Amino acid sequence: MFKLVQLLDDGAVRALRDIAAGGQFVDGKISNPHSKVKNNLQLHDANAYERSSKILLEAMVQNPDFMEFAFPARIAPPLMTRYAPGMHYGLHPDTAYIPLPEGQLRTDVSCTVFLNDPADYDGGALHVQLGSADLRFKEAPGVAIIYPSHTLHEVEPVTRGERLVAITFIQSLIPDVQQRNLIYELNEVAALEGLNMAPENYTRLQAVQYQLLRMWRR
Ligand SMILES: O=C(O)CCC(=O)C(=O)O
Ligand SMILES: [Fe+2]
Repeated sequence: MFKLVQLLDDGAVRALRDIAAGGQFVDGKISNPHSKVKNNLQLHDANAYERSSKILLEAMVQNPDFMEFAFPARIAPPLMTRYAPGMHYGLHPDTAYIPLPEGQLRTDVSCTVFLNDPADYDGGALHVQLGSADLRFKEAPGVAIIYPSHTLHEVEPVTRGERLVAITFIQSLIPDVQQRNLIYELNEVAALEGLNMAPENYTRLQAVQYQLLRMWRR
């Protein structure tokens, strides 16, 4: 359901912070004009957006943890956002489809990549509701949290310093979260234990893995 991934090395984090420092940020309502809950800033600078989203996208497609957990069919270009003191993003589910030049992307999986040090700001955790449980993520620079887009989540108000993250949305080859997680778990166990199993049992396990993919992969 939820996965933390070490996505970026220090060099990539530095490069993204430099791009953010030199880029123009505008009111995040530019992409959600009717939102009553969004109160942040987002990068609005074509060149900076292109350079930063390329660094982030490359890191995502080269990261086995990310790929094996999210099964991306498409990844929206990641966007850097910033929260100054007083800013927050109130409780919401992510919209089901977002427009992209190549056509609409269905949001199955959402992702936040933390870019600055959690010690540099107070507040600003990503809070995700899971039934009556509450999960809070405020991670080290370069770490990404991947979570289902339908969950209700918010960015808690920043009360000191600045929160700098990149966000993106993923259309998954396995849209259903339960099916996606079952295949992920099965693949993990097969990868970790397959060579310890009797070969004929591993063959049977592979048959199940392949058939579930045929049934559930879109
Ligand atoms: O900044 C975050 O961690 C999440 C932002 C968010 O929920 C969104 O952009 O939809
Ligand atoms: Fe969101």
